[in-house]
Amino acid sequence: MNRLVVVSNRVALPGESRAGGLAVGLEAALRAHGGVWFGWSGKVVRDASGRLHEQTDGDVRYVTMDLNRPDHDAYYNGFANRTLWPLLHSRLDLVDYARETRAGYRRVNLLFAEKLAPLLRDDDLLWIHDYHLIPLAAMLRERGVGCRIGFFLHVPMPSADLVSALPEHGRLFSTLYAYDLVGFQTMRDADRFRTYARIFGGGSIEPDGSVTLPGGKRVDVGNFPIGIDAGRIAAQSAAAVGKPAVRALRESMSGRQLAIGVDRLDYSKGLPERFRAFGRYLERHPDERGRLTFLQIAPVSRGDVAEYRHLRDQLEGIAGHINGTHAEPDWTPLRYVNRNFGHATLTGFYRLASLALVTPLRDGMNLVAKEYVAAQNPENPGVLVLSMLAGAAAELDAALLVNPYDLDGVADAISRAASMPLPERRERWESMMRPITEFDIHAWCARFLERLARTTG
Ligand SMILES: O=P(O)(O)OC[C@H]1O[C@H](O[C@H]2O[C@H](CO)[C@@H](O)[C@H](O)[C@H]2O)[C@H](O)[C@@H](O)[C@@H]1O
Ligand SMILES: O=c1ccn([C@@H]2O[C@H](COP(=O)(O)OP(=O)(O)O)[C@@H](O)[C@H]2O)c(=O)[nH]1
Repeated sequence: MNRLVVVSNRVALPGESRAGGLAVGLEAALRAHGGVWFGWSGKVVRDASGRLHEQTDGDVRYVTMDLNRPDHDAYYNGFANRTLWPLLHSRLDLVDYARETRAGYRRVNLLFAEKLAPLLRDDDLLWIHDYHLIPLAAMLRERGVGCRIGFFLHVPMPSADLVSALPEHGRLFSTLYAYDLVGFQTMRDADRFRTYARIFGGGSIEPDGSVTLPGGKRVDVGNFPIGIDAGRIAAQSAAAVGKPAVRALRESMSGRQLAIGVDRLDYSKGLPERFRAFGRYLERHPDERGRLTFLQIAPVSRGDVAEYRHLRDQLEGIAGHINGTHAEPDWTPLRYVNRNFGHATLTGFYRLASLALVTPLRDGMNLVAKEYVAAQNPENPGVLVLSMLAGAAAELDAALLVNPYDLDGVADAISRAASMPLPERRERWESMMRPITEFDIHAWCARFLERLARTTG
């Protein structure tokens, strides 16, 4: 078996618990497969970037690299999260483009290439993840790296028109052609990439979906929806009922139904719209007042980026307004918690909740949607209210699908979910569990790597 080398900005080091689907997914994949995980150490240091750290846990060797403040600011807080993230989530209004941060992004990618190249062998399968590291394969090829290299984009691939708003987009996105396989979350993302490569790269789309570039280079393209460790989550959630935090939450409900939301504090997750939709639910369904409490868990994310700080202020205002308008002396309709919870505890929270609100404005996949379903009690499952604009909607069409911009629609879906009869809840749950079980995290990893191993380059 070829050695697997995974590269991502975010690495889940042993014992670390932090919100974010990429780290959760790759941690499960590497635990099962073994291999090397290379990425940023999570440390911002005073001296020069590039110091490496190594540790081993079971079959996984972790090699991580420190970044200093200027590099981290330009690469992560700057070009990755203030330029590419909003662009890829169709938020042109938030794109902040600066040549300086673009140069920092390139500089850090070059450093990744320089440190990684000597660790690689020709028979490795190298799997690079996400928008932070788009040019890495091209830089490794320049250093003579000959192994197969795949790329997976965890976030949406927008239309060619939208991508073309990025100055010199071709210089960045054409580096994707250096990969042997480029993978996306959904078929629509993969199609938009093919169209981009046709319009701006002059590529032709082959019957098998791969793209042949004018020089003859062939790039395999596919959709590989990321999954979860469904079996583990089901077992964790059943066991979590005894955890003190889960028991305390249940007792605090005083017999009321629980609606739950779990998201990084990110503008792509549609939290202001969701809070307002919950307020709208309270207004449109006055007979249901006091029946349901909404718990939103939203750990702070990318807190050095201005747009994220602004979002936090905005949400505090909306949450205060909703509670000020609707609370009773013995009932707070909206509980808003800016804390990160461990995965096992979260699964217990999911299981207590009669419904989950997963209403991003745009999301590559959204693992919380899948985790919520997998954590349910099969005898009495809750209902998933899911945005049609999340990648997960392509597989979970038995959820109550909503448009997150339609506040009345989300409000009515909350009411419908809260009173859905058991037979309908079970039917929907069983239907969602089929893809969640079949295409779990192990299947995701196996499908991508088998396809990468078959590429001819
Ligand atoms: O690493 P951070 O900056 O703290 O952000 C956390 C991760 O957010 C994004 O996750 C995406 O990947 C998930 C798994 O495929 C997917 O379900 C979700 O829709 C995406 O938003 C980001 O793409 C990762 O790189 C970050 O690590
Ligand atoms: O307090 C929290 C909040 C979230 N998560 C996890 O973070 C991931 C979020 O992934 P998702 O794909 O939903 O969105 P992303 O944050 O990657 O955009 C999920 O596995 C959550 O269980 C967590 O471990 N603790």
